Amino acid sequence: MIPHHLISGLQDGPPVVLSHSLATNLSMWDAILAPLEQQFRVIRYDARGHGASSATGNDYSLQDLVADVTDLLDHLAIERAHFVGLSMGGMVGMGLGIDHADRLLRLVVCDARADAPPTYRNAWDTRIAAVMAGGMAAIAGATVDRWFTDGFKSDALAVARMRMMVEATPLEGYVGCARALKDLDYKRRLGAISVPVLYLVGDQDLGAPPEEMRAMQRLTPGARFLKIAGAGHISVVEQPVEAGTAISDFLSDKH
Ligand SMILES: O=C(O)CC1=CCC(=O)O1
Repeated sequence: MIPHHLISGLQDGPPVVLSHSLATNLSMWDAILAPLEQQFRVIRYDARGHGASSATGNDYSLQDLVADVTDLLDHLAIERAHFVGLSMGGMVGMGLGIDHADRLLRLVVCDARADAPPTYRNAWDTRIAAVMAGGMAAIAGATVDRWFTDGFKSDALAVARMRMMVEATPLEGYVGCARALKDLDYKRRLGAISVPVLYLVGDQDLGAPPEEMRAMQRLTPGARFLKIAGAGHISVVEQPVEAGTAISDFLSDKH
């Protein structure tokens, strides 16, 4: 499936694909677009069943989500691209790094874990049941509460914007992707990633705790690790300057 996508930035620059989290859409990247657009050809896409991308049923696998990216690269005739993914997008990035390294230049994994322990799988079952019964509104408040720090949550407008994004997510897309995440099992295969990787995480991330991502870095050959101060799970929204600079510096191999 070719996902809905937008292209901006330098027409002839190195391509970078941006992949958002569960229950958001490609506008999640808005705050860090400007620095990336100065150096790269930026390709943002909506994940399957999110934003303007079609939902084909409500039961996807991580391989489906990874294949959507290779289909997009094929469609755009791009052999290799940088890839930046956050949470679910970061999981897709690890899948690409493990199984399709020949399509990647550099990989940034933001705020994502690499495995699904039983508590995590149970949480997805609970959320899937809640949205099936009450729609996205049933989980929107708790989701935004879990994602952000108290500092961010004192900005009512910013919180309302994120909540609207969660509520606007098509039910099928949320359920389909949540089912895919239940099978997340990349941790034991991180050693196979052969492209340069940066793991970036908000220091107050509850969904992908910094110590978990530090462990992922140790398992990935040559990978780097960076903690963003004053950020929770959606670090690029909470601290766009720090996160955006770290990402563009890493992709342009500045350090
Ligand atoms: O919703 C959460 O708290 C954590 C999460 C897992 C995948 C994703 O994109 O967000």
